[in-house]
Amino acid sequence: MALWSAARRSIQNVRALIRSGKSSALLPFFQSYQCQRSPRSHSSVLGLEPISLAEIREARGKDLTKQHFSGRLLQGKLCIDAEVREGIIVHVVEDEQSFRYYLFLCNFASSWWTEKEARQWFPRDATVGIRDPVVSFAKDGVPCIEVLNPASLEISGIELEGSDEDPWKIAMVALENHEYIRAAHLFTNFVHESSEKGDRIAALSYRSEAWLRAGLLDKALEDAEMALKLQPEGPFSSENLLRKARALLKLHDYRAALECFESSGLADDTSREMERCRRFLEHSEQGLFDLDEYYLSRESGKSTPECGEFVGAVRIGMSPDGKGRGLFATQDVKAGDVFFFCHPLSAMHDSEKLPAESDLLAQMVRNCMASGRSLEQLVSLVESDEIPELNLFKPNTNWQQRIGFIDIPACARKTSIDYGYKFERVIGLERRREFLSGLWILTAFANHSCCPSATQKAVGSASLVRAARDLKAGDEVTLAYLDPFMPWDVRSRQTESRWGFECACERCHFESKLHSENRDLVNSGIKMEKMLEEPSNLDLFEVSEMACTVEKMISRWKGPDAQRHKHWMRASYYKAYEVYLLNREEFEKFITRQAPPSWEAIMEALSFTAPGYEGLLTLLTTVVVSSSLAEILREKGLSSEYVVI
Ligand SMILES: C[S@@+](CC[C@H](N)C(=O)[O-])C[C@H]1O[C@@H](n2cnc3c(N)ncnc32)[C@H](O)[C@@H]1O
Repeated sequence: MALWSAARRSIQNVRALIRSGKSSALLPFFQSYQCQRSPRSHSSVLGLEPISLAEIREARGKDLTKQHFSGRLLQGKLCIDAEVREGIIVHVVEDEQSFRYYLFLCNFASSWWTEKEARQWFPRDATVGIRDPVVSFAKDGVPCIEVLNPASLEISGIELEGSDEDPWKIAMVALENHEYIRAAHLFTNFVHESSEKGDRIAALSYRSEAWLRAGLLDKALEDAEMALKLQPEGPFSSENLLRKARALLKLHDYRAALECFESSGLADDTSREMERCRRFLEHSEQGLFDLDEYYLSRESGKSTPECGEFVGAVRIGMSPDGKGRGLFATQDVKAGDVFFFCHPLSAMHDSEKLPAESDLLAQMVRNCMASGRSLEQLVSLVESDEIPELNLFKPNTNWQQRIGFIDIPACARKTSIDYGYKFERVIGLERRREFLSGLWILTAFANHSCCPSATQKAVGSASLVRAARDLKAGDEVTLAYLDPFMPWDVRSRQTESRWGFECACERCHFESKLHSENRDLVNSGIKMEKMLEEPSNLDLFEVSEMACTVEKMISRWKGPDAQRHKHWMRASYYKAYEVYLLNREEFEKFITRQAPPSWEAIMEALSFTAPGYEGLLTLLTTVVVSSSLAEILREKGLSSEYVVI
């Protein structure tokens, strides 16, 4: 949410600047500027009724409040180089009647851009269409258009005026100078206007290259395909096949990408890319990814092997117990079997701290603009009543395009709280930390359980979801959203405050009932967590006494479910057991009640409750480090990283 509030504050700052009458600070933009213009029609905004600035001014009357012209299209031309002020990209647009207005681009995708990036993405001389304009007015009556959704601004071309230079040469120079968006739109003029087929093909080919370099994959693919349709063989066709292959590879259609690489006839120049493509295709078809190779490369400092996407024995369905949609096994699986691995819509690593949510949101928006499939996936997550087609997530598969125009930042914001994941890994004996957060859409369909059936692992930036237990076809695939080794009321307060739900898992059913009958237990749990949060208040003896209290209570339990209930309770009060066991020699002589069991019994309880949970592996390291096994590992020259795996 941080970026959003920052952006909002920035908008307010700009507004305050305008209201305070200091908008002259923005006035240098209004240099005299003459041009003849003929804004082109806007492909994806056809059907919207055009609106002129004169009409907007008239509609305003004396009303200074913000007005929303829904269903209307405002056209004009960007007539300055973009400036970035307090997180807002500021432009000036001139319309057909030579009226000028401010344009404030204040959305996630652009708010942290440098001026260079802003100029790259919103180049001077671009003709633009702004859908559903939201207009406010400066004190001096200058209209200010706010663009919160990057998809509501469409660039349709570049109008070059007063230049004697060859426009084709200008486009090629822009491409060479890394001004990809500008170059693409300059080539658009030739795509639309060339009467010669050869010239159109050349323009489409170079435009495809410009889109590809800008990371706009769908557009790059579309242009390469159009050029190939016009000319399947001959000049440009090899390069277009290569562009198509590169775009398809990034869009996770490995099979089609490999075919294009192979038929491009440029195998020698692209052998490494082809090799990567083959590897990903193998992952996507067989679901096999060598984790050893992944971890060993990390240890040896080699570059980490990447993985393709894979979707195996899993489907999205409706959960029967009111949790909404969830993931389900489509066949019997064994513990450790891979359900899927998927790439993030947005993810960031940091070795110091959790990455800023604002950066993640910006990345989400950009990726949705680059790939319609990513956008469809995001929307399928937001539309909580729908069960999306699994094909949308499967690599090498066709999917159905449904979405036209959508408020991408609003979708991104909506998902980031409910669906985002944060990983924190503690590595090695020196307990180095690594943070990774992001949004993995297929993973986000998995519901939470405090005794989960699956486990999620970050492999590079991919999310790898595996069965944590043997499962039957139809069983739900659940993950632990939070540390499952905490008392029930601490867990339930977290699910409530962070995601707004009351956990419906069987362990919570059992423990909530137990706690409602036993207020002392609730108070002990809360006290323990508080003490652990604030180490200066930590009374080791009091905490370890809690383990004795729990042990005494559960020792009376009998019956068929007694063992699993005991496991759950030991897992809930794990931290108390840990304090006791780490200080056993000191405490043993004072214990008057039931003494807690050994490490092995506690570890058994943890692996029964949340097998394969990432944090469990870290705990195991702690145990290993505090036991003689650490000595053995050290003698053999192995780090505890091997145990963490
Ligand atoms: C990451 S989403 C999971 C997919 C979600 N069920 C859907 O239909 O989009 C998290 C949301 O699912 C629901 N949920 C997940 N686990 C749950 C649980 N154990 N008990 C109750 N609701 C749960 C909550 O509404 C939560 O905010």
